[in-house]
Amino acid sequence: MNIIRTVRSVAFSSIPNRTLSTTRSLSTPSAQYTAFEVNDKTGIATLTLNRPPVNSLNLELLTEMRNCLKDAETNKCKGLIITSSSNSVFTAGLDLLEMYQPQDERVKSFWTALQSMWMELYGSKIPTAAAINGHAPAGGCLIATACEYRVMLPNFTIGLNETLIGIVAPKWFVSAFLNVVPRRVAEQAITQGKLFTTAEAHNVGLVDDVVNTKEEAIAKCEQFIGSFKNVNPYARALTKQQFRIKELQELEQQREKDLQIFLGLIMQPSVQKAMGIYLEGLKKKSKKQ
Ligand SMILES: CCCCC/C=C\C/C=C\C=C\CC(=O)SCCNC(=O)CCNC(=O)[C@H](O)C(C)(C)COP(=O)(O)OP(=O)(O)OC[C@H]1O[C@@H](n2cnc3c(N)ncnc32)[C@H](O)[C@@H]1OP(=O)(O)O
Repeated sequence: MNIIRTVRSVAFSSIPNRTLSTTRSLSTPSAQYTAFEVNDKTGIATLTLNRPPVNSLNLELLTEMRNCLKDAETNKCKGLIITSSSNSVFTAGLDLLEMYQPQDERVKSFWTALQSMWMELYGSKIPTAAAINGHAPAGGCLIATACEYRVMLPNFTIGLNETLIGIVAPKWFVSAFLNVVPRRVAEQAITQGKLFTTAEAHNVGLVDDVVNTKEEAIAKCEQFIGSFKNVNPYARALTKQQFRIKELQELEQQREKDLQIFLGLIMQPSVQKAMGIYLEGLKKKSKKQ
């Protein structure tokens, strides 16, 4: 891949207890919806989702996320932090427009890219952390739970709300959720399509910490990644794999079947109708604001 390296100085003087540092921006020429930077001092990469207004995950954004993750691993970064450029939305989840009245080839590529992105993030060798600085419904929650650590800002929401849209959270969405939330809480929440407030999410273990600002969230993620500094990275990666291999193998072996189930479900007229009504509701709400 053709990686452009630029060196960009970032003054951290406004942030207490931090020495001046630099970040390298590694970005592919086509990067449109993401910013990817590596802190030269800590070796930690930050992937910022930047697809206004709500970072909904379309095929291009998913592809860019995959490229960033690959860059972080190839460049032997100490870890990866995922965050958002928005002040109110981490990501609104999958781009509903990819699934509403979709084109056959595009929707297949879209779902396949989502599967790949999830497997690469969930199974990543390097430590991963989510600085959730906004709402994280559905696919947003999927990205957060694929990471090893989550910190969230107050008064936002997170969860798997698919049933409220008339769709079903696939098994692999649920499996990562079950890593952090007790089974009974998960079953009730996901069948109800519940979105947890930050405080509720913290209470059930869906997020590990709550802080007030994005800077604090990034610092918490850095702290988490830094906690592995005395751990052999190879031993760490293999140990992580032992915890995650079952879900990864399950999806890898069922990829085609998972795609067909997805297509079968979203192409049902009743599901298309429900999605259309949901989208309309979002648009009406957006116009009122
Ligand atoms: C056993 C069988 C298993 C089979 C499995 C098969 C299928 C599973 C299929 C799919 C799984 C999908 C998972 C998903 O991720 S679906 C997406 C779910 N996301 C949501 O429900 C979030 C919807 N959005 C919101 O609630 C709000 O937008 C949000 C709280 C995030 C932000 O609010 P805010 O007030 O800031 O912004 P809005 O005014 O609401 O929105 C602005 C603008 O953006 C549009 N939009 C919002 N979300 C989406 C989206 N997810 N996709 C596309 N577009 C979105 C919204 O319509 C507004 O547009 P416009 O009016 O400005 O044009």
